[in-house]
Amino acid sequence: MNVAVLAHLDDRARSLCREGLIDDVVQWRVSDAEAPEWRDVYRDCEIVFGTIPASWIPRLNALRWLQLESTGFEYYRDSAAEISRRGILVTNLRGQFAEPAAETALAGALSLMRGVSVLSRGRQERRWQSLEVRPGTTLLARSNALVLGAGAIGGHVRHLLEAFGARVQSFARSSPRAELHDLTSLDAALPGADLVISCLPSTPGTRLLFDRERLARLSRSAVIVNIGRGDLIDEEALADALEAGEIGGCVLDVTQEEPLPPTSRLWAAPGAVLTQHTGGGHRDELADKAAYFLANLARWKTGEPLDGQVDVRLGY
Ligand SMILES: NC(=O)c1ccc[n+]([C@@H]2O[C@H](COP(=O)([O-])OP(=O)(O)OC[C@H]3O[C@@H](n4cnc5c(N)ncnc54)[C@H](O)[C@@H]3O)[C@@H](O)[C@H]2O)c1
Ligand SMILES: O=C(O)[C@H](O)CO
Repeated sequence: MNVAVLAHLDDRARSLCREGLIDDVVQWRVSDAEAPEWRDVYRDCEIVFGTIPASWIPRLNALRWLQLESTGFEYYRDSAAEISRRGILVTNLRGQFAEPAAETALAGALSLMRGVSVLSRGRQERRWQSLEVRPGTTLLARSNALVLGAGAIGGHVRHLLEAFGARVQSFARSSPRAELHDLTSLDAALPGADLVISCLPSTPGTRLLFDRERLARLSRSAVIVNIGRGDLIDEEALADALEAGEIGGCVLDVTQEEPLPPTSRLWAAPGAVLTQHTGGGHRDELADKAAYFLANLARWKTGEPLDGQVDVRLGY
């Protein structure tokens, strides 16, 4: 077997791979992965662990399985036809980010709903704001929450929200775990939502789902959180709504362009919390990624189905 490990790893993750791959022929290149000469080295690899540039796929003639080091398949959208035609199996790290991403979503929502984001800014001025800052949103325990996506992250977000006492409805295309399955029922639910948390992938079906019209359905105190992908929301319309006080606030872990350009109005918009795509991060992240790949590799060797299989046709 010829395996290339191109993922970004730390020492612990690298030594996990070294132990786990002892019987396999392994090519190790992490930091030099972008160097053109390596593309020739990897030509014979059947298995690649890493989010390689899509432009490499035509040159990786022997590739049979690509294990991504993230969940996003959108970078490969233009290669989907080739991936299908060549029968390349693509797996992502589905499930790996459920807990950290859900905790970030709730941390952001709570910091807005409990006034923490405003109060922590006051520290710089050493100003006691107890009487000025009274959160304008409801308690999480009394809120109506909408979770968009009922997969690994959406499922865990729902679990946490319910533990806080929120009344939750989920929106997902076909999941039996969701109550809302189409845009008509989503639109009907939006005006009554205190909190909307999106955990949707980037696909042609989710792009700009929150356009100006849909944002306008939210109540003046509603908080919208995006932990999925940044192309879900029309950012100009969102900045307009925040500046006009038409919604209560937003928590964006992801944005259309990353890093968010310094010129974006969202940096200064009232009620915006920007967690800057840190949602999936935690101390053991890279070791967990390596362990996910190694568990899948063990399944590959015994012919068992792999975890995190991407439906190339659906794009996630
Ligand atoms: N912020 C971060 O750090 C971070 C970390 C991991 C993943 N993500 C993003 O979150 C996304 C979701 O991750 P996951 O592991 O929960 O994925 P998943 O595949 O387990 O779940 C995706 C869910 O979205 C639903 N869905 C997809 N398209 C839809 C549509 N058009 N309409 C309605 N529902 C639709 C599916 O039915 C499913 O319930 C990833 O694709 C990735 O883009 C972000
Ligand atoms: O897609 C993912 O896995 C996360 O956004 C981290 O990059």
